[in-house]
Amino acid sequence: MWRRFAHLSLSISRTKLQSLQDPTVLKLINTFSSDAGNDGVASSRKPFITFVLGGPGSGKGTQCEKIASIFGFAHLSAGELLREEMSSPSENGELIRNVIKEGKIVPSAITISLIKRAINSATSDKILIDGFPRSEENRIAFEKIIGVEPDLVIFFECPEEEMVKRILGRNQGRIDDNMETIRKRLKVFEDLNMPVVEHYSSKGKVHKITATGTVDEIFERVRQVFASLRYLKAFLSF
Ligand SMILES: Nc1ncnc2c1ncn2[C@@H]1O[C@H](COP(=O)(O)OP(=O)(O)OP(=O)(O)O)[C@@H](O)[C@H]1O
Ligand SMILES: Nc1ccn([C@H]2C[C@H](O)[C@@H](COP(=O)(O)O)O2)c(=O)n1
Ligand SMILES: [Mg+2]
Repeated sequence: MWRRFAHLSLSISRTKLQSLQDPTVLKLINTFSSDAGNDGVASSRKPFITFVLGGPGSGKGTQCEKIASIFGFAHLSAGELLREEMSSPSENGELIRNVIKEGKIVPSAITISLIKRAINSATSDKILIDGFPRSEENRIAFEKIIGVEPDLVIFFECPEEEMVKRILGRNQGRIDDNMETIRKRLKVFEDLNMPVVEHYSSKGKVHKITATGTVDEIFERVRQVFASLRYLKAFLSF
């Protein structure tokens, strides 16, 4: 693999070379190119995991859909998985409904079991996990149960008044899209979500995206992060 990497280095521009020194990019190379050529066992591959974080209404779901369609990621939304579970005849349905209505965080064991199932049935090795982890408890439990850390964390930074405006205009019938629950979700975001962003920032994994402007303007910022990964993908054929 490293012989291929050296060859690649010779043929690319200075800017692209700089991106190769990014630990995330190096991890991507290791993740997707090391095993396949050795024993050809696809099951030994590990997925490339991206956590997508940001306040309520910051546009995580909207941007994830675009990332998934353009860069071939599987999009798993923790909130969506919980809403599906809540609406199915599940033993946890009532608990999930109450927690979401209160703007709080569902116990990690429930959310992680849904995420694990979704990862196992995903058709792509590149996974976006939208809206997770929402607390240090979520994060620590995920790393313990799933046994991996994310390769990349995208954080959408958006002013509160813009997030509130977007949620109130969403009109999807969500039980948490009302002012009383929004206030609680914003507090949970500051108190519980932000420590997770800070944790991964200290590990150099966070790409902060300014989440104001049109959907397309924001996606252009996002695209630049993923484009450097795709550039490598084309060369390394994973
Ligand atoms: N850049 C934007 N400008 C205006 N409206 C937007 C923008 N991005 C998303 N929206 C709209 O704002 C609402 C919230 O967006 P979205 O559902 O993607 O946010 P989210 O971060 O996933 O929120 P939540 O955490 O509540 O699930 C949606 O109605 C979406 O269509
Ligand atoms: N890790 C998570 C993700 C979501 N939830 C609950 C609480 C959220 O307010 C709600 C909606 O999530 P969203 O669609 O906004 O991502 O789902 C949780 O408890 N834990
Ligand atoms: Mg969402």
